[in-house]
Amino acid sequence: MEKISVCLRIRPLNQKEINDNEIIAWDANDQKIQLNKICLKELIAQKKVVNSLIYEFNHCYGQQADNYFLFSTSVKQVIMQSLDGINGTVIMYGQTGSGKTFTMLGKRNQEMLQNNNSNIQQLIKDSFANNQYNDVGILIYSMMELFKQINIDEKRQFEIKCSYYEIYNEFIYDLLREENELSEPLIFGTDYRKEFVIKNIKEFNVTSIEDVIACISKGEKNRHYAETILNHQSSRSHTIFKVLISAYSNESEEEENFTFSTEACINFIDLAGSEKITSSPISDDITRNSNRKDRNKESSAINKSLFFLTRVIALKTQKVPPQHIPYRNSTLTKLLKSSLTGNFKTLILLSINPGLSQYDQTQSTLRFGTSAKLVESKIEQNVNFDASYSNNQQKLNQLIQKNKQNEKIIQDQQKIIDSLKQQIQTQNGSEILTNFKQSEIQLVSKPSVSQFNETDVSLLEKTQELNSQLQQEMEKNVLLEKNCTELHKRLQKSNEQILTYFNSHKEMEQQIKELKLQNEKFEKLSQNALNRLSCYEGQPNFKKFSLEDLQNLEHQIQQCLQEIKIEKQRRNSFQQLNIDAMPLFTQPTETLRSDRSSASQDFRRIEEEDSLPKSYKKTPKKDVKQLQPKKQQQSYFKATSNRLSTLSNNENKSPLLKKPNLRDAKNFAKKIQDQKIQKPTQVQEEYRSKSNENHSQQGGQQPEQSKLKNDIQSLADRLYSLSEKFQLNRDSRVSQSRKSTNINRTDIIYETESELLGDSRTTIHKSNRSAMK
Ligand SMILES: Nc1ncnc2c1ncn2[C@@H]1O[C@H](COP(=O)(O)OP(=O)(O)OP(=O)(O)O)[C@@H](O)[C@H]1O
Repeated sequence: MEKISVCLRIRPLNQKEINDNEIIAWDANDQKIQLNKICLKELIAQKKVVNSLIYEFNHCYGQQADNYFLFSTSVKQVIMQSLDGINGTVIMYGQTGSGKTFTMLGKRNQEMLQNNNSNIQQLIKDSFANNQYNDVGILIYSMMELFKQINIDEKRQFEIKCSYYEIYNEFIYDLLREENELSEPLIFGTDYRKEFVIKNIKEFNVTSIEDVIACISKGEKNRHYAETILNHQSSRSHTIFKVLISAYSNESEEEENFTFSTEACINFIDLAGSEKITSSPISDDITRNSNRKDRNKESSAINKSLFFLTRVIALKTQKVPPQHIPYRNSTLTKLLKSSLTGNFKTLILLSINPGLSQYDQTQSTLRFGTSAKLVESKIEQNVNFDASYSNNQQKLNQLIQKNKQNEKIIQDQQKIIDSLKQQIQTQNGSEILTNFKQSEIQLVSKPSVSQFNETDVSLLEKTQELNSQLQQEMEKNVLLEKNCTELHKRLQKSNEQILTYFNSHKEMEQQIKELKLQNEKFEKLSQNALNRLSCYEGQPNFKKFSLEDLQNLEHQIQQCLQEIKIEKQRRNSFQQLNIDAMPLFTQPTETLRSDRSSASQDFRRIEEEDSLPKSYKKTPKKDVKQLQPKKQQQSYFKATSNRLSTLSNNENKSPLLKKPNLRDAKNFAKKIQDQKIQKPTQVQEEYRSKSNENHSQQGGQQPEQSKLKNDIQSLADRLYSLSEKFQLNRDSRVSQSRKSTNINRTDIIYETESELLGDSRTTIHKSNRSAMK
């Protein structure tokens, strides 16, 4: 959407006004117009204004500005766009005598129009040469510029038509008609866009500025004539000079380009004076010389049209829907509808009388302009689709026809190629070459053109022409075949690529499948773990592992492992001792005898050092039965059981089930050892005395030696079985205690420990046993 441009022009005071001591009230500068200080004071005193009045427009032209400057800075852009199919309207608005016609047609318009086209160009040239840029008006400058542009545009052809008409007392009169038709007003119709159009209006083709001047001249003459016959005052009508510009793209330039045509119209509208007729001094003059009744009628018609124009503009600025805007209420608004509703680049030029006495009229013009500058219009290019469509259709048909012909030629050539291929298959290449050469020789040796009659000549020429065409087509075919093979290769390549992609896609699918399965497995595992965790969470003694707990556990396990290591070393060393001690029992009696005391001392020392395994007891079988009754052994087991049960009972207090550790076992063993220490000494002494007795009685060395050996052996066996029983008993107690408690994390730890310790323990037992044996 684009806003309407509103510019203002303030004319200088004329001689009459100067003589009447008229005061200049307004200062115009760039985009502003305001009351000057002297007049402001005056008007404040008259209570017409309170504050300084400033109005802003697109451009404000002062008294020094001339028509050409006004044209080049504001009007030109509206006109130039019409060449590209954009409509334009230039409206002169202002009170009578403010300079509307002066701006539109120029100072010398009368002179120019009466000149009968004889020397228009010269007149314009002179004006330029003498810097008299007011001599010609903006309408003339616009048309001159249009022709200038058209003449330099080589790509398009233009058609320009002009029409000139006026609205007087709400009737439209065609000013380009013959004098006898002038009294017949024109009527409105609507076009396909439902826009108002004037029916049967005369349009004249113009190709130069002279033609334009001729049109305006004719129109002005008719106006004066009508003034007489219709008794109407020319300045009391609105005049519209309409220019229709059609542009067609130059077809001969590029055959491939479709034709493109645009249509645009420019309306140059010079409105009747906007003042109230009774208040105007000029109108007083008019009324004095004319029929008052007619003048009142004129006045009311002007007032009506200008009132509705102002109303339409006001409603448009208030964004009232188009259907509620009263365009139909006056002829002027009907005509200006398209200029105001859209698709028209509209420029309103306000012409202002500078005199203070005309303050009210000027103020009214300025208000109109302020309101009008808010109106927006949608500007679009008018493309003549019909013309371009028909042209395009025609071209399309031609192309289709051409294409059909080409297809036929290709088919014919294809047939020739097929036949040639067949020939190649039936004959060999050299024969064809020979045939071809022969036909060539025949062609060369054919009678000259002069020997033929005219028909023959033309036939020969035609044949040659066809041959060359055929050659060209064959070349084209070869090229096409080449292209086809290339395309085929590319197709194959892309097929291969697709296959590779397909395979990799399959592989990826397989991988995804496997990953999915793995994922499912992990999900199941994690679900199980979660279920187990929830089970444990339900337990009353469940305690979540903290880092500290885990560190403690690790520490304890490490300790246990260390103890196992020590135990293992101890047992190994003890085993070594046993091995070392074995020869003592196998040596001859003399050595035994001599070494007995030292051996028993060694044995005792070992016992004292607590290096003797629990399973080992060096007591003669016979004497153990007498001196160490079963009862005594049972008491040891009982003590062990008690100890274990105490440990089991302590489980709830301790974070870990206290399995008898090495220290406990050590203490416990020491306790047993303490009790045992006296017994073997006693047994040994008794045994010694007894053996001495036997020895003295039997007097032989051999039976005493074997007896001793047997006794030691049986004693060792017995001791080992006892220690095994002790071990079994302890394990059963432990398992019982374990069963009696809930499975909790202590069990898990205990299991780990027992696994570690149990294995090594079994190994130690086994090695001990084998060593003993
Ligand atoms: N810019 C100007 N410089 C000098 N003289 C001017 C200028 N504008 C207008 N005039 C003079 O003022 C007088 C009135 O001008 P013009 O006829 O153009 O007024 P108008 O607004 O067209 O009046 P009407 O509505 O009656 O047609 C003319 O004599 C004209 O020469």
